[in-house]
Amino acid sequence: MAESVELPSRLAILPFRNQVLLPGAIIRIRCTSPSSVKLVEQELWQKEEKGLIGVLPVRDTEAAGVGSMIAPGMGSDSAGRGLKGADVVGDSQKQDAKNPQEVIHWHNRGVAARALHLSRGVEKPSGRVTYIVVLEGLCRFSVQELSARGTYYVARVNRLDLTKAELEQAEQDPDLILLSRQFKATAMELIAVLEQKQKTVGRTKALLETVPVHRLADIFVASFEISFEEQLSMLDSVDLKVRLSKATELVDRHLQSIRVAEKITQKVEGQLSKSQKEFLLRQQMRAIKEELGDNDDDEDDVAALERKMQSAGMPPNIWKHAQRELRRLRKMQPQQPGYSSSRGYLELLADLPWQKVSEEPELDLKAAQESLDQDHYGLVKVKQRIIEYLAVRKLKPDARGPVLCFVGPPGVGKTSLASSIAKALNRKFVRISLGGVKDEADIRGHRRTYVGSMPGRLIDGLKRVAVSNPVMLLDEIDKTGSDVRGDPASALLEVLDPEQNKTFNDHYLNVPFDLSKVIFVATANRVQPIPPPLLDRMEVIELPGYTPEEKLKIAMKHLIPRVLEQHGLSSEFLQIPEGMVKLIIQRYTREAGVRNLERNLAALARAAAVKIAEQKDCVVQLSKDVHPMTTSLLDTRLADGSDIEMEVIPMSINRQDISNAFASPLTLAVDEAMLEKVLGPPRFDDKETADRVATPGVSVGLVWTSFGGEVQFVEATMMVGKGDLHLTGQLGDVIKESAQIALTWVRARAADLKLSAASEINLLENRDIHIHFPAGAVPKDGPSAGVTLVTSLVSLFSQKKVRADTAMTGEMTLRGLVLPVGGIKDKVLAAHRYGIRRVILPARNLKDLAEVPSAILAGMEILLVKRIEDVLEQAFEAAMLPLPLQLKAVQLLWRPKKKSLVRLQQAEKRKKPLHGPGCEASKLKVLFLGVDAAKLPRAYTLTHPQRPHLQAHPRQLPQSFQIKNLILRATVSFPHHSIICHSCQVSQSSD
Ligand SMILES: Nc1ncnc2c1ncn2[C@@H]1O[C@H](COP(=O)(O)OP(=O)(O)OP(=O)(O)O)[C@@H](O)[C@H]1O
Repeated sequence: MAESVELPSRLAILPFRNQVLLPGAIIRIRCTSPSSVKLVEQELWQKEEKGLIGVLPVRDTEAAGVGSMIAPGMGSDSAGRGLKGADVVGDSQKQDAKNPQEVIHWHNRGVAARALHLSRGVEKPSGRVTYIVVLEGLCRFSVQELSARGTYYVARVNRLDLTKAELEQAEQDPDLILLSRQFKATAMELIAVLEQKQKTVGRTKALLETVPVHRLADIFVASFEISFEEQLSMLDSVDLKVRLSKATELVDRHLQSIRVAEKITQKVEGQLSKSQKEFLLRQQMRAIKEELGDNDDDEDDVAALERKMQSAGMPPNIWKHAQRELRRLRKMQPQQPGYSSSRGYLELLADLPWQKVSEEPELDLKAAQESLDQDHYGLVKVKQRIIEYLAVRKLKPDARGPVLCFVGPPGVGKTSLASSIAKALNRKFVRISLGGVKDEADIRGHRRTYVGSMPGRLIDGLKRVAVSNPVMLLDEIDKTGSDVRGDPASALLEVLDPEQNKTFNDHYLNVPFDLSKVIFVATANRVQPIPPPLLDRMEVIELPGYTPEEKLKIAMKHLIPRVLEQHGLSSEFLQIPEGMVKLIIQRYTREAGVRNLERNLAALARAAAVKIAEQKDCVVQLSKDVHPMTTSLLDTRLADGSDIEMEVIPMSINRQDISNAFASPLTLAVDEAMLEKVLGPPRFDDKETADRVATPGVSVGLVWTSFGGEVQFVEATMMVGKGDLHLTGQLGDVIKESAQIALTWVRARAADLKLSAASEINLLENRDIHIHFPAGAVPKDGPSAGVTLVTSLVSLFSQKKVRADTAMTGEMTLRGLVLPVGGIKDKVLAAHRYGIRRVILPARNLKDLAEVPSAILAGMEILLVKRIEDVLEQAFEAAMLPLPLQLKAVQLLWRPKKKSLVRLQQAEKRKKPLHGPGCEASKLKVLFLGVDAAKLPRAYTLTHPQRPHLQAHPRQLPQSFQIKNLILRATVSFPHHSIICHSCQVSQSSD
């Protein structure tokens, strides 16, 4: 133990250049200089008992002047360049040779050391002897005197470190105890940190527990790399408290420097790996792009996305949200699972038109009207309403007008009207198809937590159109349904509500989007399926089907020019005469709209295009004066049999001449033969109804489908059986019940109807009845076939044929009352399309006739009935029931539309008969209930009992008939409005 070491008064001194040996430290030095070799030889190697030597720090001349050094002024001396744990090279001769006047600065304190190990070596080839010595520092001493002993020095020394007894006393000092604890704690910390890095600190830990703390201080400090000055000051710290506090400071400093170094290393390592990774990925990306030939954009695409987002004009709160999302994206690697979804989301945010709008020029209503007229024929009322709508927008651009909803059968121009509104407003048009949408998420989008989530159709539409104020068409709004996935209609409610759509919340977008600038227009085939709250937010504008005359005009003015243009033709190449268009309408289409008509016309245009393209010799037809130069050229080329690909046309010739030159031989006029060839044999003909009702048991009904009204035949037959009723044709429960009711009623009235001789006779005895609704693949339901079923059964049992020109609709009760049904307008139009001129309707549907275009009504006979007997009366050629003449209906249903009421009132004031465009061209429809057509008055005048001056124009009827003061139920139809009179008087006039 160092405390018990007896220090001699004189010690041979080994110089230690710029290094300090501290007590407790162990060093290995290599002695090569003659002086140190001599010292080792004499003091250590040759002595039996190895003594102590003093190791004294020596300062280099450059470093001199600091600290307490002794300068004995002994001229040249050896100086060892000590390397801890390596070799100490002392080569005084060399130094002396270089600088003989060099002064060696000895430190005045050193450490006595004991040799733990010695080894001798001989350098080759010089043969010089060297020693390697392992020394252990034992205790401090101070130099009293330094003197030479041969080539090396000896010093008279004084012990500085405390002896054992002194130590024991000093250790009682509470300050020292405190300092010791502090030192130990710091040392422990250091050990803990080192432990994480290297596992070999176990020994040092053991030292902490066994070695006295003052020695520990030296040992710890000796193991760090500290400056020579600090080493010296440690050597000079003879006082224990000073030594401990200095050591604590140094250990702590070392600890901190390790921690900082560790942090830096971690950071550097992290950065390195990240940048290496990025570098690698970029290299890969570049390679992929090069492979794809797409290496033009080297710029960071996230940065590009950010720029795009900046220019999107998002509101501040949404911009903040977008930035947050962008930051998240930046932290992700492209291969990470959420990367592409996050990127897609940001792309959407950047693409949405937050601010962008289509510039709306000052609205010119006249131009808008012209544009509407140009695109659509007829539809006067609808266009008028659109102009009103536009006028309101002109006066109050931010007006929250109603949402227009065009309702009508397919192909009547609902969609194209909506796009015309966009054109008139110079706004972009976007169509959102809602047909079959059952999932609310289709409207509102899926939340981003779902895999493959997407924005809703509205947001998607806005992204496509890239402006926030388009005209948005919600197409087929009646075809949305609801199921477990929610109710799309409820989302649409929010969209169409001006109060709510300012902050429309798409689940995917997750930030509000302002839809208030969008003009919404909706279309539907039927009103009924539209949920009432949704309907409440819209203004329904009905577009009835077109009459054949209207279809003809539409075809001539709009469809044919459009179809020709679409096929690269003109009227110079293909002419479709009116007569042929009429035939197409009659024989090939039977629809409310004009879509099939357009399709058929397109088929003709395609066939014509082929024909014209096939005409190879067309170019040769150029007249000589038009093209004298090239015809000869052509002739020669044709003679060679070569193909002509290009012709040179002189500049002086105008286009008209050219087209004339081409036109005449190529003009193709569509004729019946071409119709048949291209469109096939006629699909419909007017005799169809007659053919189908040629046998008893068949009646003609009118039904309502989503394609508008339809004619529905009902076929009944009987065969041997047990009285069963068979029903076929994909029928629903309601229609099956109607059939039961019809059969029951017919059986109950069999005797009255003269279907059987006596009332007790069972009509179904040994018979089965089979009723079939043709077009078996189409599902049918509803109560409106009641009257048709009865007629069919009566026809079957009576074996009388039903009139081919009469169609009917109406629900029937078991007692024979005829109840009103829906879809009257479409049904009447359907009958008209089929060429059926008589229609039997329930009397309570009289009001619905006002909706039927008067042009249609004019050519038809509408028979209103209250009871099934009335139906039977009208449905057969000969009367089924002996009915008394019922001409007592003294009601004139007076429900004029407002406009005509005003006119009528004015006329009344002036006490003048009503004249004018409305009245003069009025069509009078008088419904004679229970009157045999043969017995009708030939001519009559309609007058109001209290207003005799109001006269409708007389109508010529085929038969002559004398009748006095007949009061009839009548419907007066004016071209644009129907007036159904309450009570009127028919005063007969003789022929
Ligand atoms: N009155 C009209 N004048 C000119 N063209 C018309 C008219 N009505 C319809 N058309 C033309 O008929 C075609 C079909 O019209 P559109 O697609 O608008 O029908 P729709 O009522 O929207 O049908 P759907 O209910 O099936 O969507 C269009 O080419 C349209 O221009």
